Amino acid sequence: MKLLKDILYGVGLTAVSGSTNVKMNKLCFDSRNVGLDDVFVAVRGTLVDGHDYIDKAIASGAIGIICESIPKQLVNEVTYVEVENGNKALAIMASNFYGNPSRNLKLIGITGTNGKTTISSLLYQLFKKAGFKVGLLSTIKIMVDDKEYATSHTTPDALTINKHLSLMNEEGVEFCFMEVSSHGIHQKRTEGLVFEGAVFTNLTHDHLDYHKSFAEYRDTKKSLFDNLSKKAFALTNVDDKNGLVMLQNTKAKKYTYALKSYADYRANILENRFDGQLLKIGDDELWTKLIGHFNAYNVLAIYATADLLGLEKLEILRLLSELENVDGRFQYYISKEKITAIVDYAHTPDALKNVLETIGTLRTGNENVITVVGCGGDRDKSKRPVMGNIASQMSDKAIFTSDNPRTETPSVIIEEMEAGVQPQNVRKVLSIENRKQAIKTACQLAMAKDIILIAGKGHESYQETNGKRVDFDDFKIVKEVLKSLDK
Ligand SMILES: CC(=O)N[C@H]1[C@@H](OP(=O)(O)OP(=O)(O)OC[C@H]2O[C@@H](n3ccc(=O)[nH]c3=O)[C@H](O)[C@@H]2O)O[C@H](CO)[C@@H](O)[C@@H]1O[C@H](C)C(=O)N[C@@H](C)C(=O)N[C@H](CCC(=O)O)C(=O)O
Ligand SMILES: Nc1ncnc2c1ncn2[C@@H]1O[C@H](COP(=O)(O)OP(=O)(O)OP(=O)(O)O)[C@@H](O)[C@H]1O
Ligand SMILES: N[C@H](CCC[C@H](N)C(=O)O)C(=O)O
Ligand SMILES: [Mg+2]
Repeated sequence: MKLLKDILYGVGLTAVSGSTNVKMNKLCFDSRNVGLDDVFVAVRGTLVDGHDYIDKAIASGAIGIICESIPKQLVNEVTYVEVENGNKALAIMASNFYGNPSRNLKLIGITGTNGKTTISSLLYQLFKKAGFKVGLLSTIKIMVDDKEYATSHTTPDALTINKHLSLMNEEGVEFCFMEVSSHGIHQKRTEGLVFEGAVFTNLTHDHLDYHKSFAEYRDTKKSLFDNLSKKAFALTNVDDKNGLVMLQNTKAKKYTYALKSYADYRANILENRFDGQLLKIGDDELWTKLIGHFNAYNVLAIYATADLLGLEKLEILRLLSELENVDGRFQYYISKEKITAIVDYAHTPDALKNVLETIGTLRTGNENVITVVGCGGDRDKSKRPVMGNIASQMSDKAIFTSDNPRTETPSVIIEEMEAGVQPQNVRKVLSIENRKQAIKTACQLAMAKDIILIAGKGHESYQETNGKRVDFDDFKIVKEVLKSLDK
């Protein structure tokens, strides 16, 4: 059993009522999970205020309450600790509770609008192939070396992060690659973690429902770099116009990568094909199975990170050439009738544009491109017309459909996408609310050599409507439909 005072180290208390020298069981931030002798941290959320659940937590057995203002009515035998910020206190206490596990391995944070899952998952694979014990915290899954755990967030809450980092310590993991989302930073889920390095991919339109402005979104990402120690490295993409901004106030050692600008790590694309691309990195050539201009950036970021972590350059190149693409990222199937279906997690305007541009460069003749795409409910609405415009402008046919409507009305989301379509492209657009039906229609419309892009859901195995998730897998569905259409 731990004492409450043991996990308060570094928290910065503004007031205390009662003794902190009390035995505690576990740490909680949700009153619904509180049991006997637990410590409850009240967090001001986006929907409700955790302070309103203090009484409930005590009724369920809480021995300690961490809050931003101590309630007027106190309960005997309960210790109240006042802190400036509940989220920040939660993260530091979570780290203390699990023995500050990030200090016992090399933790690398990857941030940016797009490319985090690709880079972190491939670094995990590369370091595994190099013979290390490795950890991964990603949108798709959490890996504690070979053990897989499900995840609900790109960057989970502080308790989940530290719990898994501590499992990594037990397993002897040396390197952990983790995605750091802007929500994660803003809600201080990563506070108190010690990073060996941080990588910036790019910054484009997303989450402008949550962050007040693009500048706030940018500065949230930047704070990951601002908080690095001088022993850490900060690696940034200087072809992105916000790349150098990330380095402005960091104490860490600064490194850059780019395809177009002067940088510490540079690459050129020599050849681009459907089954991969040939890159020149420094003086060496590398054949990678990952295709598309954007993946050249991802591969270069992986190369630079592995180099900064001390792997030998030629070994990095050899291992990089063996890596397979990540699930749901440009994952393709070619039917007997020679129709190509590509499933890609492009759920932002920039990602959609990049994937369609890549498909454009791979076209050999006058084959048609049919895009099936939707936009998530309860997420940034301003992306919708922009994505509608990109899909209709850059495809021969675009089918607008649903992508996790959540609590919104699917037809309204689709109408918002339609609003972005330019008059000359209106005839190219079809709207079919049911995603399975939309995929079927795309397959029926496709002729030999045509390319179907199904964007937005990538690896996701569900469709979420009103809090309910039903099984749904773009890749499985399109493969089944195309097989059923084979003559
Ligand atoms: C908008 C958002 O990010 N919300 C996250 C946030 O919840 P919240 O602030 O809405 O919480 P709330 O419901 O207002 O509750 C406030 C507090 O009261 C507590 N409470 C609430 C009810 C109760 O009965 N008792 C109680 O104690 C809650 O546990 C919480 O501590 O804190 C929760 C706990 O950490 C998260 O699970 C939740 O993620 C929601 C489910 C979510 O969908 N988040 C997405 C947008 C997200 O974080 N995405 C990013 C990736 C984005 C990207 O880069 O692409 C991610 O890292 O996954
Ligand atoms: N470096 C990149 N630049 C621009 N677009 C990219 C890049 N890498 C991947 N993409 C596109 O973005 C999509 C999502 O990629 P990935 O899952 O790696 O991003 P992410 O940053 O993890 O996203 P999320 O915020 O959902 O966690 C891909 O399917 C691809 O279309
Ligand atoms: N991490 C992103 C994923 C979006 C994926 C898309 N399929 C959706 O549901 O909107 C988010 O939470 O905004
Ligand atoms: Mg991700």
